[in-house]
Amino acid sequence: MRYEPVWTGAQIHSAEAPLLRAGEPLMRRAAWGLAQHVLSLLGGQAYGRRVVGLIGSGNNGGDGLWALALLRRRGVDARAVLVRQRAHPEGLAAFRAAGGRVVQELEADADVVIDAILGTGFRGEFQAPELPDRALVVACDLPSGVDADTGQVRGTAIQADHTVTFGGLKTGLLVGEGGLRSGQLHLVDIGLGPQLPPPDAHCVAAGAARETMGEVEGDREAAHDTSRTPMDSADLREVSGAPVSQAATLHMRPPVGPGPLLRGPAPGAHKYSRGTVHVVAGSAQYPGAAVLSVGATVRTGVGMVTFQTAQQAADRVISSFPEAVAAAEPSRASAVVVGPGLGEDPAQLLAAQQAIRWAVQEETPCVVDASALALVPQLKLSQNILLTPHLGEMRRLLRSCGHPDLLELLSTDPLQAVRSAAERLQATLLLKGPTTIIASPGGTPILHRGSTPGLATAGSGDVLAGILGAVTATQKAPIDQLAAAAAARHVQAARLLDPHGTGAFGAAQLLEALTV
Ligand SMILES: NC(=O)C1=CN([C@@H]2O[C@H](COP(=O)(O)OP(=O)(O)OC[C@H]3O[C@@H](n4cnc5c(N)ncnc54)[C@H](O)[C@@H]3O)[C@@H](O)[C@H]2O)[C@@H](O)CC1
Ligand SMILES: Nc1ncnc2c1ncn2[C@@H]1O[C@H](COP(=O)(O)OP(=O)(O)O)[C@@H](O)[C@H]1O
Ligand SMILES: [K+]
Repeated sequence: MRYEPVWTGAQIHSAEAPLLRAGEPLMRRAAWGLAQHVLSLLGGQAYGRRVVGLIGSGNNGGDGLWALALLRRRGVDARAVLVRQRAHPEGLAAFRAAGGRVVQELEADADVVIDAILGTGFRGEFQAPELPDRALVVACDLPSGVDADTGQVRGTAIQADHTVTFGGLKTGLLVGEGGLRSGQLHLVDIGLGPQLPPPDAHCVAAGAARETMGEVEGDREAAHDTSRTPMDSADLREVSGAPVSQAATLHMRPPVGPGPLLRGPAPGAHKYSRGTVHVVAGSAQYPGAAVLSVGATVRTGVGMVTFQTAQQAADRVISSFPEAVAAAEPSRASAVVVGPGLGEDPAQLLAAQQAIRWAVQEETPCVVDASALALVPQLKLSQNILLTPHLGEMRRLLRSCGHPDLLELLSTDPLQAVRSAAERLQATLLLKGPTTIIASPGGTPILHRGSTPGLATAGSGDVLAGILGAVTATQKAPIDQLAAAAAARHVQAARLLDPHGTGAFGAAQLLEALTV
């Protein structure tokens, strides 16, 4: 599993400043990267294809204009709609000199629309224009109307199919509404390297624990493989008049250290050395939750699973997973999972409470999910306690734990809200949703954008809880990284099951996909 660093727009902006003062041609590097990606989205058939840029008044518009100038040189029918009175003067001159046409309106027959209205300089509110249905929408740096620091959309924002972003991934491309607006992400390294501060967050870059699916496409290979490169530095020199060498155009950053890889059992393993997970799940009302969370733990792979459930659910667990063992307490557990499907069953809630206390005392990883989250205000927590709310549960948790001041932040800046909540609760948090946000007290948060909305189905959180239990019981790494690896495993199962994203599956099928 690979992590990509993520910065706020403000951090990227500050990193650019000294390089710009030193005369580094950052904008032209950005434009070159954008033009490259547009060309590859056109499938190499550039000649005569229509690419229209929506151009704003700032440097984002400047990037768009330089990119259009480069595309024009490649035979693209490049047009620009200047949506403000002002446009970046040098960019506009380069675009005109390359033979680009300024038009008044966005035509319906564009093949690609480049959204270069607003980037990291977006302030206040924005109303996004309507875009033609058939065009592929490529956002320059970030979709206009998305706040680069937080992902917040004030007003409306452009819905991009792809975003080509410069210098580093921005938080706003991954969290909140920005995470839903940005489409497929492409990162162009413009050489900010040493200027960049410690990141705001890390993002799980490869989609899965087994490295099968890419989430963020970097430009590293393209830079080393010039045969794949449809443009070269001569293009850039031609439109900019400045000698910018290929090497200078794409600076490579060393990859961020790897996250944990999920290791299989050691050759000399025995069932106790592999790890035991104790699951407190299910009730008469929700027997299926016990089956799903126990099943996910078994299928992810552990030495033994013990479980506590309501009498009415126990037979179902055993008939589906005969290897699981009923037990009245965690005793030898190397991880504990509490909460799925407990409902309001008082005996189960009491068992959950005792199991959490045991885990705090024994410093054992403990996943606290669903109805068990209501127990949190009465408990002393620790970093090895992993709280896994969805958004509604997160709101309730903040209220019940006396942090209603974080509720508004949760909607405007979810990453900051989760980070603060982890700090205040002194526990690790995993907020579920389209982008999973994981934060430990004092740590750098980890983001995982699953792009698998089919997971929004009853019981899929129970499956995640079981995976989390098995991963924390069997692997050695900080708990936030293990939580990210488990979330990636969950998403990977969904992708294997549903490669076309139809959403036509239920939580029980995820269990089958876990062993593939
Ligand atoms: N600093 C640089 O030289 C570099 C910047 N880059 C690009 O520049 C962008 C940032 O450029 P800027 O700082 O000029 O900012 P933007 O181009 O994102 O936007 C600023 C302009 O939009 C206007 N504006 C802001 N909010 C608005 C709103 N709500 N409604 C209407 N107009 C609004 C501002 O008045 C200003 O004219 C980045 O996103 C990136 O695309 C890249 O070229 C790399 C180098
Ligand atoms: N739109 C979405 N895109 C991707 N993943 C999602 C989306 N909505 C929910 N998920 C994931 O689906 C799971 C749902 O968990 P949860 O809400 O606890 O369901 P349940 O309680 O029914 O089991 C979580 O892992 C969450 O991250
Ligand atoms: K933009």
